[in-house]
Amino acid sequence: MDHGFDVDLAVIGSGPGGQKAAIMAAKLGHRVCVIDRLHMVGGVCVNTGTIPSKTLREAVVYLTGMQMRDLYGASYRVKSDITIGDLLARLQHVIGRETEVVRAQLLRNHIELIGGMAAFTDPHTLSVEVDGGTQHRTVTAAKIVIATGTTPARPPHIEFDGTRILDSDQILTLDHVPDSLVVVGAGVIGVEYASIFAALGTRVTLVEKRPRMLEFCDPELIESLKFHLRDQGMSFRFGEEVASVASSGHGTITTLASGKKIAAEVVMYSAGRQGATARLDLPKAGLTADDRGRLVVDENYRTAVEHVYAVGDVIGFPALAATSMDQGRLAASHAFDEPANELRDLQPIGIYTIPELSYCGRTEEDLTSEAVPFEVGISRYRELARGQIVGDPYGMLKLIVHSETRHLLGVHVFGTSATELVHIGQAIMGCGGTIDYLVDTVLNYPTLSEAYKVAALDATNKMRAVDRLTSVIGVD
Ligand SMILES: Cc1cc2nc3c(=O)[nH]c(=O)nc-3n(C[C@H](O)[C@H](O)[C@H](O)COP(=O)(O)OP(=O)(O)OC[C@H]3O[C@@H](n4cnc5c(N)ncnc54)[C@H](O)[C@@H]3O)c2cc1C
Ligand SMILES: NC(=O)c1ccc[n+]([C@@H]2O[C@H](COP(=O)([O-])OP(=O)(O)OC[C@H]3O[C@@H](n4cnc5c(N)ncnc54)[C@H](O)[C@@H]3O)[C@@H](O)[C@H]2O)c1
Repeated sequence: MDHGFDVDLAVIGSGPGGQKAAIMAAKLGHRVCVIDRLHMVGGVCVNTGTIPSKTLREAVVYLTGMQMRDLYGASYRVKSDITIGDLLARLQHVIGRETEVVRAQLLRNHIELIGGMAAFTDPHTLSVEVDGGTQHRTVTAAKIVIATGTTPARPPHIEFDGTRILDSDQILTLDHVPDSLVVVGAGVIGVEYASIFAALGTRVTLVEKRPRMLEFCDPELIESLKFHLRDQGMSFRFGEEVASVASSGHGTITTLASGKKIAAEVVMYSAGRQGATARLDLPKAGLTADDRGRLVVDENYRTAVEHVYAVGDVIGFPALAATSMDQGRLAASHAFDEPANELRDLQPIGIYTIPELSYCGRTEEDLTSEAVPFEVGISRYRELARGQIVGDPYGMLKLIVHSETRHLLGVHVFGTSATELVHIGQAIMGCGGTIDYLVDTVLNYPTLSEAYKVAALDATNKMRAVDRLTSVIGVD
């Protein structure tokens, strides 16, 4: 590498994308630094996003005892009066441990962690406002990876006060569990937090301007989710936009464009996120961001400036921790001429609502619009021995199978362990497998994985019935 620079690679941001870019470059023998504020080591992922929300969910599922109510009755609780302290204790423990893991991984790969916020002063030079803001440090780098992630989008006409009107980062600073909550925006963040608070007994109203929530998911699974959320007292306002939110010490009033008013103790905005590029002084590097703060990259995660890469949420869709990690690894591989394969198209989506859902591959709607003939096989957890044992009578797994080639085209799971189970279907699809693999394979019993076998047999039975009648009736 060019030894005229302080480091071979400077990474801005220590979230999943930045970490893996840095480690890949270090493994290739390069001098690397990662720049982030020290209280944000691990990124949005560890500190305000994925890990806190998933830990909160786990704490709520455990403490409410809700997953055991099918077995022990509707009044079953592990703890009757759940306080924010009960929830935060677990949150702080997990965040602390995860931060240590990230720091240790950077250290053992000899990556320097510089605490502060970076901005470009020229295309190869970063000025770091060292934590606290009194000192600046300059770092020159041959290559730079921007992995600065996102911050919650805040509509300018809404007065966020951090106690009554919050964004989805601030929800983690609540000092008590609210009696009532309006969630604005039914994207993944909104629906996950709405379901967590509903499980805690908060009366939640979910407002979404689109006619449906989570439109990219299988509608049957979303119907099941909505049924459960309604059962926990949640109200939905779809096709409605928020016009204003007013608050006082007594509570909030959310006024919708349709004229309806909703009273609630707290309002949480989860109406999208904005690329964190405003503080980077991008023009000094010869770069510009779009109107949502995001950067455009090519297939190798390279920006318009040849030695500057961008990965993770700052480049937009799919904006997931798992994809961000691989993007980081691939960007560093490209930057240092290490051969690497592109990511496969088959990526799973996991939505950690209570209950959770997950899918991989095609949906019935997609295939119908493309006139691809398919059959569906369904397994319901209530008919699986493991479903009874874990007390999940509502879970289901749906397989979508090509009716002619018998290839598995999609897998959709709702209920306990959906986000884990989906990977079996992903592996079969990734290897170009057919439904016959599942029919001919013995799976452990009693397990939830058995759902694959049951759903495969269901699809096979339906396809056989069609074949038989087709030949009897003489249909082409
Ligand atoms: C509430 C919530 C729940 C989520 N749940 C999931 C989930 O269940 N599964 C999933 O896959 N994904 C989930 N995500 C998305 C996931 O967190 C992101 O995809 C992932 O964190 C993006 O990683 P990243 O590398 O882009 O960096 P980020 O994790 O976004 O971190 C970026 C870092 O860059 C730093 N930074 C910004 N500007 C500068 C600067 N100028 N100088 C130095 N440092 C800077 C920030 O301080 C931050 O630490 C969730 C997100 C949120 C908000
Ligand atoms: N489990 C996971 O994988 C997971 C979990 C959380 C977040 N994430 C990631 O974080 C990203 C951001 O999530 P998000 O939910 O904030 O954003 P989003 O953009 O997906 O959803 C925002 C929603 O708010 C709605 N909305 C916007 N303005 C509104 C208004 N004024 N009134 C009513 N509705 C309004 C939009 O129509 C949209 O449906 C996602 O793209 C996702 O990749 C992933």
